[in-house]
Amino acid sequence: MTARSKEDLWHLESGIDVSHSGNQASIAFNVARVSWPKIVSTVIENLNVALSSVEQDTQIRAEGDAIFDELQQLRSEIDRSSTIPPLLGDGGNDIEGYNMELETLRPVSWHNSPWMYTECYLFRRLQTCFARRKSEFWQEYDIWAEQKLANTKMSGKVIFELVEWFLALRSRFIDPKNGTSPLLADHRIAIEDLLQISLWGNTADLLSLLAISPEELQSRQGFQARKHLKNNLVVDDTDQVVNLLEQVRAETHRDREIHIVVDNAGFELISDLVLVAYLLCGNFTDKIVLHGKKFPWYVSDATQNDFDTVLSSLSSPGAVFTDHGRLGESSSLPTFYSLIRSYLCSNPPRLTFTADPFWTTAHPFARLPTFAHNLYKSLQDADLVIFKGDLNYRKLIAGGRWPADTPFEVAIGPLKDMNLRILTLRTCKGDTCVGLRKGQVEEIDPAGKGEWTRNGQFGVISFFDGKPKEA
Ligand SMILES: O=P(O)(O)OC[C@@]1(O)O[C@H](CO)[C@@H](O)[C@@H]1O
Repeated sequence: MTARSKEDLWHLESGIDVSHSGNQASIAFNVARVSWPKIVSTVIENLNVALSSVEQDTQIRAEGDAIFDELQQLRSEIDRSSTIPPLLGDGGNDIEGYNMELETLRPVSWHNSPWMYTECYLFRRLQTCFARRKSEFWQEYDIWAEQKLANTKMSGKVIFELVEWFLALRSRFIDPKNGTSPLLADHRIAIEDLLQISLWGNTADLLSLLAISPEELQSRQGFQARKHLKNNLVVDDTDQVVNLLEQVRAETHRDREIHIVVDNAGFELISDLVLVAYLLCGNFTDKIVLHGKKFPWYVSDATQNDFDTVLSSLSSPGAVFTDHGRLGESSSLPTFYSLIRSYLCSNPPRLTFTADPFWTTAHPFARLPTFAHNLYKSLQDADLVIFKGDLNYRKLIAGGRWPADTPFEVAIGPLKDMNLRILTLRTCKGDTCVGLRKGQVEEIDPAGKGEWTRNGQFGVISFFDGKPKEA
């Protein structure tokens, strides 16, 4: 990694401004002053709840108290906007990369630093507070597990609605024995719906909505909401994606693989699993690899434990969706679970869940070859890599504040030449959105308020094919 000068602080390798917490015009300005303190306070509250059931005078208790002190210290650092200190080692190989980059950015403070780096640092720092303890109890502790489970429970009705819809779709379009479908046009319609379901499933991440009522959550996730949101797609490359999938579907003579870099647990993960199930049972690919996070990240990002929790909520809905009456007795969710399980347990597995440490670094994705060579190779071997959510999108475009009419392939910089096929399904919750027509921003936002890139109401389905075309 090349060292950057102080003057380059707001710039990237590409020379474009990045979202920055010292810049009042950036969403990061408020995120740093409002959201980050709130996140740490929530962690402190959750820790207090956990500590209330831990016995006094035990090692776990003493370590819990030490975590508490470190979190208070972190909270006060953010409030006072102190200089950001290097991360303490917790055995993770990624710590060096974080500290190396901090060195090149120095001196930076919480309220005056690049958004992407500092927010990732914050979540990595929280993890060090737990992972540095001797006891497995804290090393493995997920401070947001309860919130993630509560979110899944609240989403029971829409999860049920979605799975029922999928099962009906499957019986209509796909012969489960040979994956055939009558018409290409049928797949087009189905894939369009599935991409949008997976896309808008991202609207309600827990970080944006630290407290939300069940009614509000369901209104954001339900079918009516999605129909309305369909008009809010500002970039829509669905046709190119469908064409690619149809092409890959025909290439049964070779091993085909699709990778999905998933985002949030709960409803969003189930909306991704519906897409997964369709692609596998429709024989669009032989295998799907889901990439989750190695440790709790951005409040609601999916870890292996969250994946397992989602599977158990499908297999035993009665135990999870207790507030939804008859829903718990429905056989749809267990039917869907059996289908997913059959892909996980087939030999070789057609579906896997993995968590590479690269996804919890602060690196823009163009640094994949330098920092995660094997992962990079595996993504190159895939027919398509789908990136879910806002942070993944920001990492694709390196956190740059690109003008909206910048072509996606320009904003992804060096990723353009890395032999990757990239699809991003993102609801806009940042400063920037690229790939729009000239004049389109004025149509979306006539008053020029700029909220449309931030409020999660607009989304993109952006595709870039970086694989060489066959002659
Ligand atoms: O990657 P996701 O889950 O879509 O969204 C995460 C995120 O973009 O949402 C927050 C609210 O704006 C940001 O602080 C944060 O980076």
